[in-house]
Amino acid sequence: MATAAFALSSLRFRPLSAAGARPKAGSPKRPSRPKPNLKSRKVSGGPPSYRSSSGGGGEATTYTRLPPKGDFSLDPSVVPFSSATSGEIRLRESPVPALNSSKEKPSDRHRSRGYDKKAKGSFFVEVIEDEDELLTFEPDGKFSLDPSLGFHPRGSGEFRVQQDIEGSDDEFLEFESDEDEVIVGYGSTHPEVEASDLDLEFESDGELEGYLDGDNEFGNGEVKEKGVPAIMRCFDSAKIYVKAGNGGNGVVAFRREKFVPFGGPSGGDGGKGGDVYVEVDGAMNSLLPFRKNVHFRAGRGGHGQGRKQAGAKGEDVVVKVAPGTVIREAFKGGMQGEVLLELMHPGQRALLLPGGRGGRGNASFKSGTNKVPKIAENGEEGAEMWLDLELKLVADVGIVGAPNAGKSTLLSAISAAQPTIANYPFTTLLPNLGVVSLDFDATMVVADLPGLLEGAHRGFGLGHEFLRHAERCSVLVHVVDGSGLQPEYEFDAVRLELELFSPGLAEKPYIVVYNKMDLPEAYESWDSFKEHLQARGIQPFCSSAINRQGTHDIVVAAYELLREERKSKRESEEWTGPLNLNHVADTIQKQRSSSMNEFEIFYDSSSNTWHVDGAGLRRFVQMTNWQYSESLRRFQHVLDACGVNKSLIKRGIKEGDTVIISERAVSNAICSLENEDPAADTLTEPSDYLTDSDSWIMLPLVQEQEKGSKMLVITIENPLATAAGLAGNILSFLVVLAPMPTFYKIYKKKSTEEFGSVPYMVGLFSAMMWIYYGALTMDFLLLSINVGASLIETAYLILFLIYAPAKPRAFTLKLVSLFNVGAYGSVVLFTMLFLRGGQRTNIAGWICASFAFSCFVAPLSIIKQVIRTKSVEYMPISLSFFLTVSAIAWLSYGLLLGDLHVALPNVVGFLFGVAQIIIYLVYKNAKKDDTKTKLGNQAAEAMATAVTSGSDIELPEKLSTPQAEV
Ligand SMILES: Nc1nc2c(ncn2[C@@H]2O[C@H](COP(=O)(O)OP(=O)(O)OP(=O)(O)O)[C@@H](O)[C@H]2O)c(=O)[nH]1
Ligand SMILES: [Mg+2]
Repeated sequence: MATAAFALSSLRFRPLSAAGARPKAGSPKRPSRPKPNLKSRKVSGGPPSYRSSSGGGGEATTYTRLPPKGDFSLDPSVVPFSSATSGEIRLRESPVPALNSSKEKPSDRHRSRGYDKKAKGSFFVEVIEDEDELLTFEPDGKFSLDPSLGFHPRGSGEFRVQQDIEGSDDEFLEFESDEDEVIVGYGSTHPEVEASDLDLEFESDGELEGYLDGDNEFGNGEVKEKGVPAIMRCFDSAKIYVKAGNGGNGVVAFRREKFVPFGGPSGGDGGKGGDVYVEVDGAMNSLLPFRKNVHFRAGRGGHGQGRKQAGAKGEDVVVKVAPGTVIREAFKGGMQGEVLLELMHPGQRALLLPGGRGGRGNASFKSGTNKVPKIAENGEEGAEMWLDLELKLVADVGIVGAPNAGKSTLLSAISAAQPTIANYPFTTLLPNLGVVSLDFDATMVVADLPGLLEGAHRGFGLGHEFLRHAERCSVLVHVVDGSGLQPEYEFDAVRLELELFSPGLAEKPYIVVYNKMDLPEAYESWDSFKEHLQARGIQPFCSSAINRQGTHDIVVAAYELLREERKSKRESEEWTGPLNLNHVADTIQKQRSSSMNEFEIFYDSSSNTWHVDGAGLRRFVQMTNWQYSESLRRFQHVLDACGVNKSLIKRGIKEGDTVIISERAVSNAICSLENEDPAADTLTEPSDYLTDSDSWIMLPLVQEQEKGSKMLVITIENPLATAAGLAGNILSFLVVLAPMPTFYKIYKKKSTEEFGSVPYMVGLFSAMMWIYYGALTMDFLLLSINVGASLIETAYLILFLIYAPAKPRAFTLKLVSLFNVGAYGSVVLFTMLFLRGGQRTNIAGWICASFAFSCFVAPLSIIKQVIRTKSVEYMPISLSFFLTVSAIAWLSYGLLLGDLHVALPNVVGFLFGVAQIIIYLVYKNAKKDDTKTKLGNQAAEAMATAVTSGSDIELPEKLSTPQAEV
């Protein structure tokens, strides 16, 4: 060792551009990395000592970034340290004597490792990592050489490491640290790269050529963690995927039992998906287990079953992490995700992702209007996430310092910990923890952190890997190697690194320990060191850790600082409220319960596509099971109810445009706006709705109602119904015109005589009601006849009002305002305000129907009259006939369209009409009753209000058939 060849990294590596200043991001125009001509051979000699003893102090191994021991070995006698020359603060050089010349003959060992004299430089270390990255020294990497270190190249101070390729018979090692990591190295089986394995050739231009990790931090200041073996990266950081379980699907089932043939819907709900928890496991001290186990998926909920059996809840998954783990959302778009959780204490448990809700089975969809629902929901999808885990040690006191300062030795002296101690830098790769007890109740956890190098804040040395651990410590113990060349400078350099990494780190309370006092050189410079620090107000401690001298004072001082720190922390923490560990799950739940009314609409004019997106809608689409035909109707209804249709129409959607509801469900919720519904009623198979790629076509958005499948243009779809409706129109219109002669008479006589106005008032009311219903159902044929009828009835009423005497006129006005204005207005208002969609149509329909019923029942008095008088003299048989025929027309129209509101009252109308005709035929030839019981107006009027589906008419007695006889 003492004769070790020239040390590579005693040359201060830093970008040329930053020469003379602190290393800064340079302008690393890195040439393309040449592929080193490596002939990889596996050595049967077995793996080297590469251990992952987390907590117990890892062992050094061969890897590129870290300068070998020789880095720090310069013989002060040969290379007088002169920081003044360099103007830089440097980390110390170890007292181990080093050779300063490239002329140094390689030792036998060198040769046995393939040192090739002819090829003047041989240095090979490469780490092949997970990402298959080959880390080599870049041939053209230029690095400055600090002249202060005794290198005096002939040229500009640049140098080049020549790589030996062909001539190399080097012993070649390949060993695997883990499953997917291969570390390949040339040289010693000792984990450490011997300085002697390196040789440098200085060329006239003074450039050092070498293969160095091309993307490394020297060049561009960019920090990359790839130069570090995976075990070190995985020790305290991990990336994992978590997914909560999907909810189970609901099911459609009906109860069929021996004595219960139609037992109703009995499909059970799906079970809830499993949750994802994160729990702190006190027994864990690293994140290494996540190396092999990256995916965590909770179980999905069981599907619902018949007999209303709900599915089982999915199995939860618990991700166990070490105390001190910080959980963030994974990097997204180059941005570090926000911190979700900081889990410090063993036993802490957080619900991270809640499982998806189970889909409802058809039993849950049963309602008053739908007693046999054939619809069930899918289970809700569980949330998923990529997470970055980072472990920050939870130690009270962190021991920091340059490599080889004696930090591990100090920890072993003050605690029962047994970290690896050796006389080379970076012995400690993974932090070691030890518990120091001053007293029974006065204990503290002390962490021995890996050595810090200049540039550590940019990732040099072990840099980032461990500086962040120091962040968690309340107090720092800064160990300075007293045997170093310039302990003060070493001290300053480390302080500066801490500060550069994070100002908060430098503000932490710390004590300075001047170590290795047993060595004469340390002893000698103690006084100057002490004075130097005292001048700055720092009181350093001195110790000989190896002899356990002076360590007690250090412990006491550190504990004192810790106590103060804890006290102030407790005070400041009092202000912070209790932590809600489940806030991530809460946020997700909140998103889930977001209303479907909140959505955004984007229009893509190039493809005439409307995108409707909102959290609530997305969830709804995802949970809709398109297999069931009723889902379509429900979907329609929801779009209508939450205002999507309205907004789209308002934004100017056109026929033929495509609407995509919820991006995520593009494949199953594409609707295209069609003005004509291609008979949704006839589409019952899901395949009818779904075209290629499961996309939907034909969702008629303009329709509002459930019975919306009938559109204005229904005629095209159902010719028979249209024919019936047209016949009904004509017949009803004739019937409405029937009172014409009466009014002609009134007009002639300028007197209403004994006629009453009630039939016309009732007729108008009825027509208006049907207009309302026709408008709701977009039934053109209903609208046409009733608009016509109401106009004529109004005309009748106006005539009546003109010629009626004062009393009947006032009575008529009263009636009109009571019924046609008051009652009608309230029906319309009520249904508009309190009812929606299908319900509104339904109620309006039944009001119309029941009104029509009562009108049909009215002519009973005429029948009674005929039977009583055994005379058909006053029976308006032609009117009865027309009424019957038009009832038949409207009955068939209603049946053909499946509109019971229209059909049912006409059944009654038809039956009474037939009854009247039969009675007429029976009594036609009976003897005339001479008593001539005059049919009162009431009877005739009642008769006249018989309402066909669309129109009602009335006819005063004398205008009908018997007229001739009068
Ligand atoms: N003489 C003397 N040697 C010491 C003392 N403390 C540590 N050493 C030696 O210094 C060398 C480095 O000690 P470590 O404890 O491994 O140093 P470290 O700071 O942990 O080094 P890294 O982990 O590599 O950063 C070992 O050979 C120790 O025996 C001391 O008080 N006196
Ligand atoms: Mg150590």
